[in-house]
Amino acid sequence: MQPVVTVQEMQKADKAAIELLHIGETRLMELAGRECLRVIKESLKRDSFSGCSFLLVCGKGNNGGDGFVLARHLLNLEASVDLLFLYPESLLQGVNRQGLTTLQAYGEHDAPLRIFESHDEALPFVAETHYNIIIDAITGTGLRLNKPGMALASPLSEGIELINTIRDQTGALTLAIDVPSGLDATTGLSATPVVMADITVTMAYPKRGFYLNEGPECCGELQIAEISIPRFLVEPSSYLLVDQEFAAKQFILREASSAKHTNGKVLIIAGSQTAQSSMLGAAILSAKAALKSGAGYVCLSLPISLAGAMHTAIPEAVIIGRDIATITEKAHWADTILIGCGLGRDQEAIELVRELLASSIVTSKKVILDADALYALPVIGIAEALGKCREVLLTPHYGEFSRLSTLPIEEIASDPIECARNFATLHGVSVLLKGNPTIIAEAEGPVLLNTSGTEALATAGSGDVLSGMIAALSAKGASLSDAAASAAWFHGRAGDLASDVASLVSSGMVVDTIQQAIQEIFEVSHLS
Ligand SMILES: NC(=O)C1=CN([C@@H]2O[C@H](COP(=O)(O)OP(=O)(O)OC[C@H]3O[C@@H](n4cnc5c(N)ncnc54)[C@H](O)[C@@H]3O)[C@@H](O)[C@H]2O)[C@@H](O)CC1
Ligand SMILES: [K+]
Repeated sequence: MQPVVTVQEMQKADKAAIELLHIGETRLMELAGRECLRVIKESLKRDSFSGCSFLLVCGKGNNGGDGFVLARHLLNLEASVDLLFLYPESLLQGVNRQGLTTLQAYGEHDAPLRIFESHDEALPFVAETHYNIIIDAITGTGLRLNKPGMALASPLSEGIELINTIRDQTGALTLAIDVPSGLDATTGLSATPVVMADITVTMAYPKRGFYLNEGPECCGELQIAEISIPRFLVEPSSYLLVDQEFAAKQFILREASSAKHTNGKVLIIAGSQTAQSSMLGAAILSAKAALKSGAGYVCLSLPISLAGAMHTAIPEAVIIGRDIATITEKAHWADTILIGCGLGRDQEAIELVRELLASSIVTSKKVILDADALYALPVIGIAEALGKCREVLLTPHYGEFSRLSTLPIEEIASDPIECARNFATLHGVSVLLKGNPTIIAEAEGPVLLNTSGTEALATAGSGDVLSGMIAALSAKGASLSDAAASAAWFHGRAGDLASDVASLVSSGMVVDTIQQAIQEIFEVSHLS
């Protein structure tokens, strides 16, 4: 899994690469520029840029220094380059000073290069030039914002606005070096204005802020530049990105000599019926998802009057009723117990959750609490309800998490990573906080971020499918949090496979593509 870093962690790694590994700042910057060139070549599908024009807007820090290096490489490949340096030259130091001096020397050799020393000087020339790509090298990890939407002063604001205006007016591809200028790379909060990039070529490791707040919208497509900063310099990682390889490792294959009871036994306590309504669908979706994810045996506790309908929907599932003695007997047998999908919120449902979590037979197993079981927790008292659990995972969306944590939804949305981590640490539980990204946090250790999937998953029953998948993978042997991260990845992928049009996807369609999403791991050679 790829590490995701804060600005502080990245700066520490940069410093260590320079001071401890003696890699040298000039070399790092050279690699940064070369990697941007690689991405540009791939984007334009050409190795030479004769006839192409580029506009680079550079700041006074090392991000601008990366821009100077890139400008040189573009010139070497016969591009025409306009470079706007937003500050007085006297502010440049060290490698950045050298970078500009080299470019100025190119200018003396009739290279197709125009260097502008202010926004006003550049404007008339820029207005009459067609650019293939605009390059944003104004600010990178050095930008600090004191508050969301903080107004940037001139010349930063002028440079950023110029880039956005040309992009809007001409549709020119905008490539941000390392971080879109105006974005805080740790928090994902943006300044006013902020660059809206089509591609962000980020150095060494993706930054935490790319996944939070305005980060995803500003970055566009993310490309990682390999600049020779070894992984051990950012370890232990605070955050890791879930990928297909990790997801695949949590999918444990059946042994040739295995039997149904050795291949993951899932007990699902879900679904409800009152005089006014029925919540059978949630139970059907979670049970189907568990079976499609390879569980050997699925047993469902339901109001027994719903058994007939359930048998028709899922012949493979065993159905038991709602009395606590029958449930605890089955709990003995289960590897993982999932409680909550469509369970209802009346007093009876809350009492059932209380009784289940008071049973040492239940709490000695892997327990997943979803939907209405999460609703019951604050009523019971979170510490009392969870205190006996050996291994428990909570799978809230922001609304459910707000109720559990008593944090406002806006606060959760602005930093779901820290909110989930703090809650997991405080209560000694694992949390899968649904969103984009989905966050998986344990009491200790790195927080996992899952970015697979799209708005295809924003549909009723999606959470029921995910919890059924987690139940299956954990019952087959993965830890609850690893199963959660893996299931989240496969769930996202199943959503992608369900339709080319995300807006048309329903949860039943996602259930039907789970097997395809998992099957893909056997088609990728490095995973097998
Ligand atoms: N340190 C290294 O060894 C490497 C750094 N690299 C590049 O260097 C960048 C980081 O360079 P720097 O640390 O010089 O910073 P930046 O180049 O990101 O520059 C930030 C500039 O904005 C100013 N600034 C910060 N907050 C501001 C605010 N609120 N309002 C107005 N101005 C503000 C700072 O004074 C600084 O001049 C990375 O993003 C990356 O592009 C790469 O070349 C790879 C190696
Ligand atoms: K930038």
